[in-house]
Amino acid sequence: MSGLFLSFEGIDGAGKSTHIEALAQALRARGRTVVLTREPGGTPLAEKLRALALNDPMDPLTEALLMFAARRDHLQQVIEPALARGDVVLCDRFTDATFAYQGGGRGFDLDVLATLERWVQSVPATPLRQPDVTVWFDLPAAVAAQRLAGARVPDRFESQPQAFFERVAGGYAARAKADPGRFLRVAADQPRDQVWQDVEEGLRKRGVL
Ligand SMILES: Nc1ncnc2c1ncn2[C@@H]1O[C@H](COP(=O)(O)OP(=O)(O)OP(=O)(O)O)[C@@H](O)[C@H]1O
Ligand SMILES: Cc1cn([C@H]2C[C@H](O)[C@@H](COP(=O)(O)O)O2)c(=O)[nH]c1=O
Repeated sequence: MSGLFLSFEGIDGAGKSTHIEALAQALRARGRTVVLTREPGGTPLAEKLRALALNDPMDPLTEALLMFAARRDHLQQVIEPALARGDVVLCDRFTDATFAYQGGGRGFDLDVLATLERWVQSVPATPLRQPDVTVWFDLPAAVAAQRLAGARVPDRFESQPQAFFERVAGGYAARAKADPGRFLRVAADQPRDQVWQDVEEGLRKRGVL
């Protein structure tokens, strides 16, 4: 079986975590070996970089570089070996998050991000590793804010104002528009069961389930 790389995207509180585990179970029931992972993170080094990026004050270039440094280690140590074995990789966020948060949210230069993307995602198997499918949980920032209100101690991103998340959502919309074949948009402002049905149906149409 050939490897499959799925990423999950959306603003904080969009509902990714709620559905990733169910999808992992559905894939395992079909005989696939599943690697569940996340960004930033997924390796001991990348988890250290995650803790810095989510908690320590820094300028936008430092933040973008940390995201890509963590991604490079994650690709080398976890994602590429898993895909080479024929596993399914379910990754909670990948590079679209960098374009949405650092590009859309912080206003960082998209051309610089595109250059870093090419450098970091060039691996022996392919000149530009991208997910095969990106499930994008599209949720209005105001709804996400209500869902997360008081839920946990907010990190550097979660404590941003609603306007920041509106720009992040715009960043995701731009990425989806640029690569519509890869993106599976799911309207996340629906009851959980309906969101799950839409995820299942979309992935069935793409031959993943
Ligand atoms: N369809 C839904 N309707 C109402 N609440 C939901 C729905 N889906 C998830 N939630 C709730 O919203 C909150 C955020 O969901 P979840 O943790 O899955 O989001 P997330 O995208 O993984 O967020 P983050 O990126 O910040 O970790 C949780 O309390 C969850 O129970
Ligand atoms: C990969 C990536 C992530 N972020 C931000 C987005 C979230 O606020 C946090 C991760 O937290 P989560 O609860 O695991 O979703 O990091 C980012 O700004 N840029 C990125 O490339």
